[in-house]
Amino acid sequence: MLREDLHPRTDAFISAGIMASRPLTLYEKIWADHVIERRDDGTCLIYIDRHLVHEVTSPQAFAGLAANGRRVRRPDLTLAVPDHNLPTSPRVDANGHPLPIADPESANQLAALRANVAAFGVPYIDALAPEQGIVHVVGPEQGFTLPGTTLVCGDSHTSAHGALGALAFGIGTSEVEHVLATQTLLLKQSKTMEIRIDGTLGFGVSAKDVVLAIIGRIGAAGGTGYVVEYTGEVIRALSVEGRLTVSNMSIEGGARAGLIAPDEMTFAYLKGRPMAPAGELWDRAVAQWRHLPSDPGAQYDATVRIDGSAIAPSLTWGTSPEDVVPITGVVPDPDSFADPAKRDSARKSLHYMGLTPGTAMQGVAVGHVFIGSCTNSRIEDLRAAAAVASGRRVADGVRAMVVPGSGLVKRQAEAEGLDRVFTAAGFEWREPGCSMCLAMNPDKVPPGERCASTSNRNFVGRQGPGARTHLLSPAMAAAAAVTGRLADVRELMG
Ligand SMILES: CC(C)[C@H](C(=O)O)[C@@H](O)C(=O)O
Ligand code: SF4
Repeated sequence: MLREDLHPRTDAFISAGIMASRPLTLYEKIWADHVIERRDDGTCLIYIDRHLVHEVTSPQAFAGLAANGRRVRRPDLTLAVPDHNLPTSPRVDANGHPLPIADPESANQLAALRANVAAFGVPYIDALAPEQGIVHVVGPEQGFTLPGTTLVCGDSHTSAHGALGALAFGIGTSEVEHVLATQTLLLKQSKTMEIRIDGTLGFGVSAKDVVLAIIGRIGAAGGTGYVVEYTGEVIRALSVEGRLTVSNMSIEGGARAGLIAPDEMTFAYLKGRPMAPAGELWDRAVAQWRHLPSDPGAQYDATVRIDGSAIAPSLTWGTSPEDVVPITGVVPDPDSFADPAKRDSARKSLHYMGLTPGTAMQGVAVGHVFIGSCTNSRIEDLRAAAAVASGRRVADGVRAMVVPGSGLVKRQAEAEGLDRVFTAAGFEWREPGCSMCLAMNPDKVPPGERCASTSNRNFVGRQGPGARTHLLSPAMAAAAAVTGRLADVRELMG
């Protein structure tokens, strides 16, 4: 299913790279390859290679097309899948008949997506298809996401796909309509930031801890105006799945997109995926992708360096993803922040979170554990959580759920026996979807209750009105489930 228009233009950036008067970054190469027209004010018309669509941000966009009598310009470059509103309870009854969706608003959104893809001829992965899953898990898994492409979705965590070397970012509903109609977007070029993480990760430290450490360091607005490129030994050593976790949360650090240069690991991950190029086209694609990494000496507008060896298993204490402490840390004193606005927001956060300054993070009791979301619901995440859950029991009074990111992840996990590890330990094993990452489906954290969550946002009300969220890694979430408290996974496993 290689898109024929992709490769001729990919040749263009190779010549741009060779003929450029200066070394180029990965971002500059992809950008240069996709500019159709540049206006005097610097605004560019950019070609979009890939468009992912889900039920939340697409209904108005399709309605706009219908109202103007327009069609989808390139259905073959578009892929739709429901994820946010889908319940994660069983989807068919004992006879295999689809079960109705109780919430009328969710049922409407899902029905609208089905009707729209049918009316506009857009490729669609149905709720009952084995490949259904969270849009940001499905894209890479299907090989829809490819290095050197521009990829958009009406969803902020589209940044995830940057892990494969795609320039991927979230867009609003009006832009969704624009891309559906024209396969282009109007954009200004971003500044570039290199986030370099060297060293080696310690025992019990995962990609999630890396990205939490990054956001803790640069702040939730630190990447505003930038496209980030993650580099360094730690990033190179991460699996593609770990890289997806890091790029996923770029937007939580304010960045438009978060790229990682494709390498042999990327190519091995993509080879043989259903929508990736095959045969001779595969060889040509890889030959071109090898030109994508930033040239030696390429200049970034900003550089941040982090010592990966110093990163501990980490988690959030507040209501912004920048509120990060190591698990060995304590709840900070709002007065310790120099910025008056941060002091104020920290006070409000602690009130909402029901925490007092100076309390050790380790030992804070949790009632809920959520292992899932587009940040941490791939097979390696489930393996890491299962390694902790194995032979242990979910603590009394804790509700713990595992929600695979896609049907394929679910099946793979079941083939490896992970589902049995989880259910034997007392975890719920659910159907794929966004689930408890955000309260748009029946999976919610009740008001005032505390949840250890592998998702990416700890905003007020994110997991349900009044819900208190601590973001952490899958291994740390499993450690919280079996101890009933925020716990240092290194002590449990060491
Ligand atoms: C519903 C959707 C538009 C939203 C997003 O843009 O990210 C959601 O996926 C989220 O994670 O908050
Ligand atoms: S899993 Fe969460 S962050 Fe990811 S797309 Fe769904 S709601 Fe957004």
